[in-house]
Amino acid sequence: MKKILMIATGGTIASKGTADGLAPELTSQDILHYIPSLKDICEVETLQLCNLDSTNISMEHWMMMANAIEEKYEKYDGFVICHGTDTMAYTASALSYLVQHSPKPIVLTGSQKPVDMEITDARANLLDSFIYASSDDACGVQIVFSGKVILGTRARKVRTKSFQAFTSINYPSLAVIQDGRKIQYIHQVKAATAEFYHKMDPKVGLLKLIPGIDGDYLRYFLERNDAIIIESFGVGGLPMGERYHFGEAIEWGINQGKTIVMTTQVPNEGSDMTIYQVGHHLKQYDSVLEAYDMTTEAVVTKLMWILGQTREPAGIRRLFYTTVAQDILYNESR
Ligand SMILES: NC(=O)C[C@H](N)C(=O)O
Repeated sequence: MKKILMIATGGTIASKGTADGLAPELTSQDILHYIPSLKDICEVETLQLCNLDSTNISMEHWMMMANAIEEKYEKYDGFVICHGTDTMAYTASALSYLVQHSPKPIVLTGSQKPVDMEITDARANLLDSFIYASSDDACGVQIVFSGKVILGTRARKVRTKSFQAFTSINYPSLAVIQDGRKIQYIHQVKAATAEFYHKMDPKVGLLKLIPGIDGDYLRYFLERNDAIIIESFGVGGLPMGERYHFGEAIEWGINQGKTIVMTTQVPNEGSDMTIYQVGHHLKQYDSVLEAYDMTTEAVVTKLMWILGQTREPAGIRRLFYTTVAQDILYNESR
């Protein structure tokens, strides 16, 4: 029987009703009481890392999760992390960069309703997660939620309330779990050993464009960060012309050694800055990168990881366009 470590961090799955609304109060052991049939699937030990609504999760918690996995890596066959859904896609992406090529599965799950409610998705999500984490061909970081197994770098929360909360962006689901049976669509190649990283840079910002916005916003963001991601419109571009003065802000940022990444606020199919004049002119700058088919969650956490490793523009560019955990498959070199 496989030995799995359940790492509890909070979220709705661990929440109880309080006078001020739902708050995580149940421990990992409390949660396990609700799934007695787990004993037929695998052997489970637990680690309570924190008990937070995932709105309160930040880089320090990603480091804690990665460090806990590294410390316990030899002792267990896989890991199931219980986490709030709100920032789960960020955590799944962050762990995909902090723990690369893991031959053992790292599964994130949670729920839209607390585990102690009569009608809840928590128990099914937990059982599915342990089934997946115990399967022989599972490896790397993924979210298991509402019967779908979604690669960590491709996950996005798309529903605030209903059970089908997550989707896979620009990449198929790895597997589905139906009535306790796993159907694997994509077989990942297992590496021999995991590679752990211990440094990230939190000074990464995200600017979402709205019609009429001007370059002062970009300048303000650039002054306060080492890297800025601009979520532009459609396949990508920046408002052009005197009154917007985005060009000045971009050149100021580049001269200050900042990294700028263009992406899109459209969820599917990604960016391609070469298509329109509003984007094409940005291709002249080596320090302006493009997210292509990556999720914004993956871009944010990949930049944090990259800037923890290097400050050298050519190195940043090379790492950004290097595919990690299938995060970017469409780019200019292909
Ligand atoms: N469904 C959930 O888990 C939402 C909760 N606010 C959290 O992210 O912790």
